[in-house]
Amino acid sequence: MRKFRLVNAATGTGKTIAYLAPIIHHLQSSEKRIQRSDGTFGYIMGGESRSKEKARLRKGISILIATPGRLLDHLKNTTSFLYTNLRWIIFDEADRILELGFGKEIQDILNLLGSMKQENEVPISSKFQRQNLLLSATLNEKVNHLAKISLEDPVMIGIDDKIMEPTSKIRFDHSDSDEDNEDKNSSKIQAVGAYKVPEQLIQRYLKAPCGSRLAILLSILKHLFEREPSQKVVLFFSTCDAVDFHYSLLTEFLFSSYPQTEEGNRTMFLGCKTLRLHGNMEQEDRTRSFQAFKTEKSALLLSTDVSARGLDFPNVRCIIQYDSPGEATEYVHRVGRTARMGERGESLLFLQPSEIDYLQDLEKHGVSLVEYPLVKVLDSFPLSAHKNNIKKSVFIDLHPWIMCLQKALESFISSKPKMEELAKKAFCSWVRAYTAHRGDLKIIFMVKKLHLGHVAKSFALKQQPSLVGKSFQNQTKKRKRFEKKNGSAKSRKVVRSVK
Ligand SMILES: Nc1ncnc2c1ncn2[C@@H]1O[C@H](COP(=O)(O)OP(=O)(O)OP(=O)(O)O)[C@@H](O)[C@H]1O
Repeated sequence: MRKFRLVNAATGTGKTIAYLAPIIHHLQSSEKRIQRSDGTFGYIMGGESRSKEKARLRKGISILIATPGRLLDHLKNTTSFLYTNLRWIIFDEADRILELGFGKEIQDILNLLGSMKQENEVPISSKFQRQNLLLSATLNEKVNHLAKISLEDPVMIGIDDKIMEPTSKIRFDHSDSDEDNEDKNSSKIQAVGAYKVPEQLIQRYLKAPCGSRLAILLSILKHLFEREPSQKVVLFFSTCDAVDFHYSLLTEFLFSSYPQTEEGNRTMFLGCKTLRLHGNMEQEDRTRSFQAFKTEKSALLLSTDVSARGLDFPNVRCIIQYDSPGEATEYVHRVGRTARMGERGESLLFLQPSEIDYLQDLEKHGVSLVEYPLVKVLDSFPLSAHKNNIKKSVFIDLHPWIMCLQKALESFISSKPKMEELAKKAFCSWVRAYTAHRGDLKIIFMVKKLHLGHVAKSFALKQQPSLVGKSFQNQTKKRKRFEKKNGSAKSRKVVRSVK
């Protein structure tokens, strides 16, 4: 007999602990000491080469963590992989697994584990019911569909984060499937399109003209850490190169609001400890960054979406999404790195004026944001060098502080050839990532609407680097034709007219 559960609960409400604690407890308290020869009960810690994994499976392991593809490979090809005593199989971040196209693998795994008998099958106890779990904070129609076609009698369990208790168990309604058996007791699964974010999370957005994004970002970081030095902030970028460039800038940028000040008399613009985490780093560097950010009281972590899901960093106060996440699910998981387990938290999403429709896309999933008081923050910076001629500007990119900081950034980068190379690399990968938005999001994040000169400015580059590859030259030609047809001044105004 196998039980099937779908667990849908907001980020940071304890889903991982909810399944991990009972497994560890059960394995530790098993009356009959579990031998390696009993094979795999829970799920195995993998992550090594395939042959090493085979050797470890042969010796017998009690807990396995695996990607769907590698697990299926071992189930099919590693005869010494004894799994008849398997008691739990868990697909955490189930929606993401399906997003990445592993739906077929999940079905094959469940079928293999459900049907195949192993010749040397020696079940420890037939009385134990195996549990199959699909978990996520953002279950969607795909997970719903997978549950209906591959899980017998699945039960949805949700955690109401107001009372932090399981809400009523909802049985799947099969009335819309081909069987016409109306199951009167089942309740229809509510539209899974609405995502739950922690109630106490304060979500904001700001409209940033492309050419001033970098100066705005640094101003907000400075404001955050000067207001509360002892806090932790996670800053999300779309690419590894962008993380590397901004990491090197933030850890080296010296500044003074007196432009003529000698470099030797300038001070670090940001005083906080800065760390980075992305998929191109060596495993030991990633582990080091992860551990450091977990234990630090005050730190800034620059990361890609490798940190967007599942990672539990205690006491993160603020999440800044400098590059948009794309899918609303990824937005929800990113902001879920703060406001965990009832803690307070804030999030800030950067949007260019041409991307503002993304707010509606989030609204469709029950997520609403308020505007960040950007001008108030920028006006709070002392501009002694310009005090006399400071004038109110309706355009953010003409704000005296932004203009002063942007000029300092560009001269700093142009004086550092290595950093300038990182900036150019980051510029190219950023534009490439921008073209990778899918479906309706392509209309919101449209490469044709980008002014590549302003994009270069957002990497503190004085001129736009030549984009690598024919595809970018074609993109540029297409954009110029688009601008010519629609009036380039109008498209430039779209970028500049930010109140
Ligand atoms: N019952 C509990 N009592 C105290 N702390 C808890 C409890 N349950 C979970 N936590 C803590 O809350 C934090 C979040 O838990 P966990 O990582 O399991 O949440 P999650 O729902 O899996 O998050 P995500 O959706 O981001 O993966 C962890 O630090 C965990 O130790």
